[in-house]
Amino acid sequence: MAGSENQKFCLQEVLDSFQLCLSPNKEVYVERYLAGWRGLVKFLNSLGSVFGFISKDAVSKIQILVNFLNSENGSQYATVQTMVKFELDNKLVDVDKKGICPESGCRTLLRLHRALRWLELFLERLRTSKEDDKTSVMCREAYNESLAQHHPWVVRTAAGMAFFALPGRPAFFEVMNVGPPEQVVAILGKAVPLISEVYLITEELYLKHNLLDLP
Ligand SMILES: CCCCCCCCCCCCC/C=C/[C@@H](O)[C@H](COP(=O)(O)O)NC(=O)CCCCCCCCCCCCCCC
Repeated sequence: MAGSENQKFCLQEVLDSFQLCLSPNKEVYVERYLAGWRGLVKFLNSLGSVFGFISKDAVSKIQILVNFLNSENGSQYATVQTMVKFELDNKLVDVDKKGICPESGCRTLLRLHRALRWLELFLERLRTSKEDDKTSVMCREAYNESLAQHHPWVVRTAAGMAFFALPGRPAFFEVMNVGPPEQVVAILGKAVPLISEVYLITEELYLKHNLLDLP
């Protein structure tokens, strides 16, 4: 996996990772979840340095979770479900306000989880878009409906400016690297429900444990 951020992006690979990240009893494997995110970071990197501040943040969050996976408690981080149980049981989560555990697995994964909702909304717009629809508009709408609510003004402004640099729909489809537009749309038709399922399972788990507002 080392250095994979520099290889060519392929949407199918991301789809495969998110597909493999659900266990038969619908637990979410952290390693596969992160593999999906690595693939997305690869995509973002191929769009240019304007998006560097976004991919940098995603990479640092992926790295925090990789470090947990590689730690002596690594097996407790195998799935999102075991991670939540382990961190809560051992009081490793800042439940009220930032303090002792500012970089817990739970709060770190929550940031990626919120971004996954943005991705779901964005990809659904992309899937149903017409040839001359603007990716920047689709991206902004998806962002405003999801992640923006969790970001301060300065981050929202920087993100809003970056969206203007997004390539148009044809070039965007090209970078996805899965063939002609009909094929992209077909793959998106498989990817969106999958991403949505992973999102919902995590959302319900976090809701059940009152973790959705972790600082
Ligand atoms: C393709 C266009 C990409 C646009 C990406 C839209 C999301 C915009 C996110 C802007 C984040 C700005 C960076 C900073 C974020 C942090 O402040 C903030 C809070 O963290 P903290 O509580 O530790 O402080 N971090 C976050 O919310 C996590 C953001 C993670 C964003 C990952 C985005 C990856 C995008 C991948 C694009 C893939 C496109 C897919 C096409 C097939």
